[in-house]
Amino acid sequence: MQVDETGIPGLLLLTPKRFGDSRGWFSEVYNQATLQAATGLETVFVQDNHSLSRVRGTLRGLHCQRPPYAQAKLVRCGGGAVWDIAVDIRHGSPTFGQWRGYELSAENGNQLYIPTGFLHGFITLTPDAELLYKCSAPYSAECDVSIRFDDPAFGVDWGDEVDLSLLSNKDREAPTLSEFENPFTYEAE
Ligand SMILES: Cc1cn([C@H]2C[C@H](O)[C@@H](COP(=O)(O)OP(=O)(O)O[C@H]3O[C@@H](C)C(=O)[C@@H](O)[C@H]3O)O2)c(=O)[nH]c1=O
Repeated sequence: MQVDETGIPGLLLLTPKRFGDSRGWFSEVYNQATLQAATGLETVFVQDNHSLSRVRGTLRGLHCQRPPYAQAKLVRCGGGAVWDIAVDIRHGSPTFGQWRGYELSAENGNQLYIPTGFLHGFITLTPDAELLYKCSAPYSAECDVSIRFDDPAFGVDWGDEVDLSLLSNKDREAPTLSEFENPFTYEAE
């Protein structure tokens, strides 16, 4: 597994090994021991999510869950392609307010490991984009939070394809980060 730093502490871009042959390829997309050996992470995942977005330009985000259901996520794309975004909102982090974007696609097999204390979202670059992600805490409707995708505090570059008509009501009505009682703090490793 290839592990690439992102310049934001704790946020990692991962590329699991693929074994290609005449049939196609095989890949262990998640192996707890491999991930731990490559990164030192001991995250325990308790929920797997899978979403389909039919139309190119569909944006979901920016989301997180508050403690006690804060979630680390291991995100990959199983169909089509997305531009995947993580924003560091940990008070005291040297990269507070910074974001990173990566193309995750079925073809490149890249994964993003997003620790707790980040907002996460994505925009689809193809029709029928499928996002698959593991979460370290179960879903909690009470702790679920959406922050405006276009909050000027971080100015994420979503590209030119955002289809505002496809936003969920939750995302359309989301507050800015400054309106959110942000519970996350940075703990240096
Ligand atoms: C996220 C989630 C949603 N749901 C339900 C709630 C709702 O009725 C329906 C759709 O939920 P949402 O509109 O929140 O789905 P979506 O906008 O895809 O939310 C997801 O976005 C990405 C960016 C993330 O990072 C995820 O953690 C999650 O927040 O599914 C669950 O039952 N379990 C879950 O874990």
